[in-house]
Parts: sequence; structure tokens; C-alpha cells
Amino acid sequence: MGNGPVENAGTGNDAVQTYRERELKAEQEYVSTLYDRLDTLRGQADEQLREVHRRGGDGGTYQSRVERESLEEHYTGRLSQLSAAEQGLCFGRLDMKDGESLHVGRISMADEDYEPLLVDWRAPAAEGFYRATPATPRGVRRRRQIRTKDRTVIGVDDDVFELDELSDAERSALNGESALFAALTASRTGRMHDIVSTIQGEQDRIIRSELSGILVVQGGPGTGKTVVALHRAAYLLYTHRDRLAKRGVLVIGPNPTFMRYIDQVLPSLGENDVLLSSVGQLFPGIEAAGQETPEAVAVKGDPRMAGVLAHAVRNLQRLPDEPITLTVNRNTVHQQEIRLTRALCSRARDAARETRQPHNHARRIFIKEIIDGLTKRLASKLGQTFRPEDTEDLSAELLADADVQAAVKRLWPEVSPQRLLTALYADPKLLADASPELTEAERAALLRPQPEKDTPENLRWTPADVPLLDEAAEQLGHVKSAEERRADQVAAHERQEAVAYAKEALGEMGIKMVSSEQLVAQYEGGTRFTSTADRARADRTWAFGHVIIDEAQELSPMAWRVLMRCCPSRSMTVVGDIAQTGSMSGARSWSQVLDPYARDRWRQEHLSMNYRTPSEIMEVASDVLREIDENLVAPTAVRSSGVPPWSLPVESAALTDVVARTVREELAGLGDGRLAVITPPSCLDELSAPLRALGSVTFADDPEALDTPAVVLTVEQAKGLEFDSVLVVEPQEILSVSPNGAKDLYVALTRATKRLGIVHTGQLPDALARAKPLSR
Ligand SMILES: Nc1ncnc2c1ncn2[C@@H]1O[C@H](COP(=O)(O)OP(=O)(O)OP(=O)(O)O)[C@@H](O)[C@H]1O
Repeated sequence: MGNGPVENAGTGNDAVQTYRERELKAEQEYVSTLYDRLDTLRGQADEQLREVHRRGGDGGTYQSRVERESLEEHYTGRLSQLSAAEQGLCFGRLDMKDGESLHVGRISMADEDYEPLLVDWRAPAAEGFYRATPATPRGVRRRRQIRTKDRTVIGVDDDVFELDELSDAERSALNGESALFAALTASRTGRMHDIVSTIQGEQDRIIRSELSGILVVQGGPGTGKTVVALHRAAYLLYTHRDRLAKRGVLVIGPNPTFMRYIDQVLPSLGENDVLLSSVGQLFPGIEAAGQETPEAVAVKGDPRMAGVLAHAVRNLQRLPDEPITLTVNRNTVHQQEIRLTRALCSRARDAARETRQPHNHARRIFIKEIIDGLTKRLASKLGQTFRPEDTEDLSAELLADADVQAAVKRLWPEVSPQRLLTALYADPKLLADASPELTEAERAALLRPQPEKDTPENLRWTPADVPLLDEAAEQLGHVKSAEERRADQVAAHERQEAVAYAKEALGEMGIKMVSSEQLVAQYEGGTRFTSTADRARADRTWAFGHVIIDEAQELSPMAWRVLMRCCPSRSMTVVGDIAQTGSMSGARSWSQVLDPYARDRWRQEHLSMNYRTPSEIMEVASDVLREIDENLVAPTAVRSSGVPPWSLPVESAALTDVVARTVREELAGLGDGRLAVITPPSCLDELSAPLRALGSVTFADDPEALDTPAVVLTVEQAKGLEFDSVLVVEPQEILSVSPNGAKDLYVALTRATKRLGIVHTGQLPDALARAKPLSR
């Protein structure tokens, strides 16, 4: 497979040129063969899909429909995988010391005789491509990066691990790092791209780390944590497809903008069935978009809230102070009065609690105990007129009685998580009764008026509410909404029809071994209806095969509880940087977060090179890092840009004008690159009008925010993102607005891939003194 070892080729510039041309030509020939094969495979999959459709139509037996739909899914998936491989199909080649040679690319391909043509980057054979170093060459003689544009080879860059054996021409042609540098210095597009052709050794070790247990990846800004985590998802799905395809992989990021920023990476690697979500999107049916004070966020994230909710749920299970007089069969000749005593309610409550089922599920037991007790009481009241064989009827009448129902509703109401939280936030007494462990100030932070009826569901809830909704749902159990009940009815009706249809079909075929019910169940259990990710999205209690958490340092203890519930197997990848924690309820150390769930069962890896931010900017950022903790060390920048960061003092009255003018000037020099203005929340309003007036600027909550040349964000919104040029506004305000202000400033400075400017009124913070002062 591939080309053999390169012949010696003389010396001098001409020889180098000839050598390069010959290598390019040879690689082009090989790459063209690969694209021919890709076209053939695509054609075949396309034809197979058409054939499935031709056989199709809506008719046929259930068995044939099951078969057809699974084939359809298979060929559609195959086609999208082959299409995703089009750009950069082959990006590398390994020449081994033993004379073997192989090409590495996005997918595996073989020729018609099953001879391998291309090795998938995730296959064990490709490991040397990422891990070979001069010190540990792993049997690799030469590693070649093959750069392509569409289907044309535009360059080859070699790393040779046996320099002694090289000809002078080969030696002069060595430039193995240029693919990486080309990737790092390219203009940003507003979307993250895969790095499959330039994964570095320390990153590859993390990507291929074993599936089980919790792997923590700690690394400074720009070290590739996010991109590595996404490649790990693709690697795990490739290597453990059987185990993961069914349970699925969940990737958690900090907010919906960030999810949009990364959402192309896995599809570009041919993996479409992964659920990407922020914590605020994890509760089915709710996309929490409301905003609230940092104090409220901090209390909601506090682990004591689990106790508050447990308390609130128990408080729903009430006992009457006085016996309740029930008038059953009201206004009929059978009207009777019976007493529902505190003792009976207490017995029923104990019986229901003993089941340890969630509140709404245990309600059935409570009701049964109450009805049994009332039936006995009513039977004895009726005396001889009551016949024991009528007990069941009497119970049924009591169950349907309006007075009984009203009493049960008061004593053990069916409650949804949404209703419980809304009531807690709106009613100071209810909240106080449920939260003896909170201070008065903490309760005050939680209280808010009952939302108006017409408030959209999304705005009623904030991201910090979602872990509480989930916690409440755990304690309460599911309550079906009116919509779900209607959907159940429709599904039951459809199922009846399906069974009838299957019966008929089986009858026609004379098949007796399979029942129509079995056939329908098989049909419904198949993957036909939705992908794993879609099914997981709709099911709050879904247990994922693997969970990847990005910007994990920001998560509150309450959010960790949700994520641990999502992953009972504790097969997780947790990536983050403790030095960037902005949230007051975020992590202070990984052991503080993980020990309670997996003491001694989590392992940690470090990433140390910064691929994003040039050294000139990192020098300034390092000074800020030292303000956070003088022992912290910033990651080493892999490149310099030659452009020093600058600072510009302005009068308060001129701030917005200067920012607007600077944005215009920066954009003029950026070409198709991207610019971010990172500002404290307090400046957003005053910047809004002048910056929007420029036309090419959006604000972070705009759905197009990532697609415009410039965007204005707070530090929180900028987390995880990157831009060619960054303008930090009012750094002193960023520092002083939160106890984690220095960490926030560190995050803001490290978003830049090329240029950094700082505009400030008042004194420039000491830590930024190394930025070059400008004057206007
Ligand atoms: N091996 C690589 N080849 C090419 N680009 C890389 C490589 N590693 C990282 N990068 C690029 O470096 C940039 C930073 O990566 P990423 O966003 O994953 O870093 P991070 O550690 O998550 O940063 P932060 O903590 O600031 O969010 C991205 O543009 C990414 O594509």
C-alpha cells in the first residue's frame, strides 16, 4: 500500500525542487485513486438506497417494513459518513522502518479486493501518526502531512525520525510543523473545525484514553481541551460502537452559543448521533433562557438545595389537624357523611412513604389506603344493608366521589416539578418551611413573583433552575401533561391498528410462530422512529454510555448531581480549567467535585501547550494569572504573532465613540476574520446603539452572533470561544464586578488568536501594565 521509500536525490536547490515535485505528483496520484474509490462507494451506497426506496412504498408486511427502514437508515448513515469525508479525505502517510507504508485519513477504505487503501485516524494502526517523536519513533521512519485543497494535493510536510539515513534533498525539504502552523494562523470562521490532521501527541493520548472511569483533562486556555474532547467522542464511538451506539454519548457545554460554535465538529468527523446540550437545555421541553442575579444563581447551585427540595416534597404530604367530614354521594338518596381522621391519613402516609417511591408514584398507595379505610368505615355505617360482595363497588364509588377526591388532592396533591418550584419561589412561607438550612438572605435571593400567565415557558426558567427541576422531578416522579396524555391516547389507538394490521398480514402469510403483538413491539423497539440522540433528548431519565463535560469548572454542585444521574456507569470525560472558574458556585478543585461521586476512580491528564493565543498576549495574561494565584503557570504559547497587545485610556464620555471607532478600524484590517468586544455587563446598554449602528456587529444573544464579523459579549458568554482579534473594554470593572474577577479577566484576554486591545477609563489595572500604551 502507498509509495515506497523515497530515493536519494542529489543536493542543491534544484534537487530539492525536483524531489518536492516528484513527491507531490506521487501523492496526487494516490489521493486521486482514493477519491475515485470514494466516488465508487458513494455511488454504491446511493444505488442501494434507491433500491430500498424502489422496493418501498407504505405497504408490505411489518417485517419487510422493519427491514426496509433499518436498511434505509444504514445506507443514509453510510452516505453521510462518506460525504463528510470529502474534505481532507487523506491527510497523512506513515513510512515504517520495516518498509511498510500506509495512508491515514478520515475513514477506512479498501479496494475491490479488500486490500486496505486508507486507514481511519482512529484505528490503532494510525496511532504512530500522532504519537511518533524522535525520542520514541514507534517504528515510524517518516511521518508525512499531506495538505489538500478540495481534491488537489497542495503540499507535503515531512518529519523524519532517522535523520542519518536522509539525503540532503530530503533533509532540506523537512517542514513537518507547517500543517499545524497553517491551521493555527488561519482566520477564524466563527465555528470550530476538526483538527484530525494535526492532533498533537499529548492530545492523542487523551483522545485514545480508555473508556471506563472518569478522565479529567485539566489545561489552560487554548490548550485544545474542547477540540480534544470532541475528537475523543468520535474515537470512542468508533472503538466502542457496540457499547455506545445504543446508550449514546452526551456532550455538555456552557451555553447554547457555545453549542452552536462546536456543533459542526462531530458531523465533520462522520459522527451525527451525539447529543450536544448545555445544562440549561437538559430538561425535556424547556430551553431555559431567563436571567437572574448572581446571588440567585449561587443559592440555586448550592448542594443544600437538594435538601430543600426533599423537604418541600415531604411538606406536600399533609395531615389534617381536625378530622375532615366528607359528604359522599352528595345530593343523592345514598348521601352519607363519613369522617376522614388524622389517624387514617397518617397510616396512609406512612404506607406510601415506606414504598420509597417518588411522591407522585407513591400517591397511588396513599389513595388506596385512604379508600380502603373509608370503605370499611362506610360499610360499618351502612350496617346490615351492606353486603360484603359489594366492597369493590363501594370502593370504586368512593374513589370517584368529588369530596373524597378534593380531600386527597389537598393531602397528597399530584405536583409537577415546574409547579413545585414556581410555588416555592413565589410563596415566602412555603419556602421558609422547606428551607431551615438557608439563611434569610439566601431565601430572599430565591424569591420572585409568580410569572405572568403569558410568560413564555423559556423565560420563566433560568439555566440555574434546570438542575432544580431535574432534582424535583427525581423526588416527585413523572406527571403526565395533558399533551402527553393525548399523545398516549393517539399512540394506543395507532398500536391497536398496527396489531390488527399485523394479525391480518400474519394470517395471509400463514405464520404462526410470531404473534402480531411481538411483531409490533419489534417494530416499535427498532431505531426507526428516532436516532439515539433524539430519544435521549426526549427522556429526562436516559442513562448515557459516556458523558463529556466541557468548561466543567463552571458547573454547580446541583448541576453535577444531574450529570451523575445521566451517567450511572461513571464513564465520563471532564475537561476544564480551575483557573478560569467564573461562577460563584463553580469548582475550586477537581477532587472537591469528583470525590463524592467517584473517590479514587478518576484520573487526571494535563494539557500544557496553548495553540490559540500568541506568546505576546500570553505574557500579559500570565501577569493576570499570577494575581489569581502566584503558583499558577500559564500554558506555553506555541507561536508568536509579532503583534504586541495594546491599551488605550479614554475619558468616560468618549468610551462608546472610541470603542465604535476601534471596532471599525480593527474590522478593516481583519479581512474575513472575526472580532469580539468583551465587556462587563454594565457597559452592554451604552455600547448597544453605537455598535449596532456599524451594521456588522451583533450581540451574544442574537442567533447569528457567531456568523457576523464582530460580536459583543460578556466574559461569561465568551467562555470557550475564540476570535482573531479581541477588544477588552473596562478591565477594572471586569475585575471588580465579581470575587472571581481576575479569572474572568484572564478568560477575556485569552480569547484572541492574533490581536488584543484594551480600552479603559480610569486607571489601567497593574496586571495589564505590559500591554503597550497607545494615545489618541
Ligand atoms: N492539534 C491542533 N491542531 C490544530 N489546531 C489546534 C490543535 N489543538 C488545538 N487547536 C486549536 O486551538 C484552539 C483552542 O482549542 P480549544 O478551544 O479546544 O481550547 P480550550 O483548551 O478548550 O480553550 P479554553 O479553555 O480557552 O476554552 C482551537 O482553535 C483549536 O482548533
